[in-house]
Amino acid sequence: MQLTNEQEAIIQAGFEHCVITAVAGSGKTTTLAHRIKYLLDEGHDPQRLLILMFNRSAREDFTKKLSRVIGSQSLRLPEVRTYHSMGYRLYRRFINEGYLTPIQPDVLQEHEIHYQVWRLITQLAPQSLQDEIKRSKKEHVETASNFIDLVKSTLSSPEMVFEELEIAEKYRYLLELFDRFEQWRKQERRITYADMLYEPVMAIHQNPALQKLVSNKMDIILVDEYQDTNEIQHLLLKYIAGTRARVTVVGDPDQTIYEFRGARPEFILNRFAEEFESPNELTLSYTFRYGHKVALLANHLISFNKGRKDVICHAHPSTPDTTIKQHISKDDARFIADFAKNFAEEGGNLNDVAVLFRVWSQSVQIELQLLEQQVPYKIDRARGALFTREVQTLSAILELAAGRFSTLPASARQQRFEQILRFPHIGLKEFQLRQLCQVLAEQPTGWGTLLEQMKLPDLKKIQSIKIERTAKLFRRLEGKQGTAANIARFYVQESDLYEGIRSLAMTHESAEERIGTVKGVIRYLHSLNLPPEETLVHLDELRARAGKQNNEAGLLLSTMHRTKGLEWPTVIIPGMMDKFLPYTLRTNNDMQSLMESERRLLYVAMTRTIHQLHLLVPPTMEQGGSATSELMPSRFVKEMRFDLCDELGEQLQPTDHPSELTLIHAPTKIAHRYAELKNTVLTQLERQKINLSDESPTWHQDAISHAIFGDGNVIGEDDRSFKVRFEDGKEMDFSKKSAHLYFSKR
Ligand SMILES: Nc1ncnc2c1ncn2[C@@H]1O[C@H](COP(=O)(O)OP(=O)(O)OP(=O)(O)O)[C@@H](O)[C@H]1O
Repeated sequence: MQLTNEQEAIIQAGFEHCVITAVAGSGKTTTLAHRIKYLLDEGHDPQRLLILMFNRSAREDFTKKLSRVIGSQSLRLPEVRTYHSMGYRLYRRFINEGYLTPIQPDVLQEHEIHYQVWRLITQLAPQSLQDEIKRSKKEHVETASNFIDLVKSTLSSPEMVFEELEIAEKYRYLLELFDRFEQWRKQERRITYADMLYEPVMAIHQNPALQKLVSNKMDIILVDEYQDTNEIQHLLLKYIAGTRARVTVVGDPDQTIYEFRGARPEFILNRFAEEFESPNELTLSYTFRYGHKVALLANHLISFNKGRKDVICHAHPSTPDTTIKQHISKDDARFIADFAKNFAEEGGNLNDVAVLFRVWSQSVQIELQLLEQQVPYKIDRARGALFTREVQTLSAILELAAGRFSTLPASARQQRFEQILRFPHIGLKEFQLRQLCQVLAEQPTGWGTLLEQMKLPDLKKIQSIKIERTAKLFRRLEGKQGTAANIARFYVQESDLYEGIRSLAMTHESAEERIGTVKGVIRYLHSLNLPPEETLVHLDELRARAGKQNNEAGLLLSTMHRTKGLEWPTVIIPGMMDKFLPYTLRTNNDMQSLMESERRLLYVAMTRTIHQLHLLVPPTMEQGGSATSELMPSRFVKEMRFDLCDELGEQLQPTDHPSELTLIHAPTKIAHRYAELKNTVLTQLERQKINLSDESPTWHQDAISHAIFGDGNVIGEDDRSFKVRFEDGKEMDFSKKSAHLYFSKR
């Protein structure tokens, strides 16, 4: 392998602090391994060299790579560690030296933590939430455990983390839960994975003697994946390095996507340089993974982010000619199923294909369609669409309408009633709800009337209203005619299902995931266009197929968040609409940072591609698409300048002497800079005015001008309106409908 000049520069860099921005697929571990070999050859003591990798599997891979690069030379290898393994070692040492109290040797396993957290939730959560909590135990336990970890990894107060995670106010008991969990843990002398770092770093922080003990023992520290560093890791790095070690950090700020674990791009962008004096700044800008077209798309997109290092990522001559395709798609699920079938028929291996979406609810329709068309796929088991509460309850509604309830044994009928009365929740206590369902289940028909006539003692007004509404609904649902989709829609509307989901959800995001799942199922039912009985038979068949799938082969369905460090020959990104990208439903008022974090996610997803990238974009209004703003093409589609990237990527040829290229599409600044790196000057065939945002709605612009109020910036939006902050600091809301009459782009 011929190392590039950039790689050589890093390998042979001087003995100083160094921050390396390495784009996706730029061979950073190869470079780091060569750097270490160089340092050892130079005579550095391997015992004073520390390498920190992100997690255990990265550490194992790197150790192997390092041995390969060092080859048969009889050099002693330095230690490769993860932050956590290093923290744990310090922990044990501090115990031995009497600075920390002894702990049990076994770290708390996930199931032990979950059990304890669950116990505390049931003790601390208000009665009114208990039933909902029991229904979605997994979500509540995971959010609470994540909350505990985040307090430790960000070194923030529980109150701040609670705000940051945007957990609904009614779940404020989590603050007490944190304290109680810590009390229990200390009493039992146990630690969690997060404590392996948290406890020793806190001890160092509070004890100058310990600072002396751990600092200044290393000459050189190399840290990988630094873009995903959080506060506690950064603090440990500072203490270990002290004033002696020269520290090199490597990462790509454009790929910071673990913000939910406390990672922030600011660490690699600013904090490192602020706290480790005058680091040498180097880059690895060549990618060895994908060709010009993906590189150009990715550069265009990410250049709209302000909080980043201005690096152009460009394809190495050895990369494949990656193709990019933008498909106008009204039905992504069908597109993906058809694509997969063709792909397999033409001899492609479906294991080479990944479908990367923004949120899980997007997978529902896709998965159902793949099952229908018998395309094998892999998905996180816990996310399988057919086994969700949403699909199971909608199936129960269809059973009720199809007349199946009468033929069911009473116990099964009771179970169905319980499902329905919890979705949305009828607001009764658990034992009352069960009793009610038992009485209903004893009767083979006429449940609406029965429910209406039932006299339940001590009901609150709101409970009576809900029961009355449900009784009416049951009466209308029994034997209801129409397609399954219409019946499901009717149920959603009449039961006020979405409001019911929102009122109990732990976070805004989890409510929207649920609602998205319901909508995805209804859309699928709509595409079937069958009456309830036939629909149920069909769903049973799909369920049987899903049960038989081994989930080990086939195309992968995954969220973008889970793709860190991975790559696939073919990547498909569905749902390129404003509803999902950016996924802005949070009440977050820092629109700018939200947009940047969403761009980074899409950037990461795109740059997983080796050979083919497919973007599924809904039609614009002119192409017969929806006029609803969230169903319009994602604003990021415009930013990527697809046609230009495709044309330029196609025509760029490797050249040793300066050459010129004339394009149909107007070159952007990014295109000029990219071409320049390839020794090429761009000109245009016809002068076309570059106007990035001609057709984008006003609220997609950052800087706008109002006919009366003057210049301002868009700082937020919801379905119908958007918020503008004017230069005098005033903030005002405007209707999206009439925006075009008053606003222009600046
Ligand atoms: N100079 C080079 N010439 C050709 N191929 C290279 C060169 N440097 C690295 N590569 C190749 O690029 C690919 C990615 O390299 P490597 O495994 O070191 O990257 P990584 O650090 O794991 O990935 P990333 O840069 O995405 O984080 C590997 O297949 C590697 O062989």
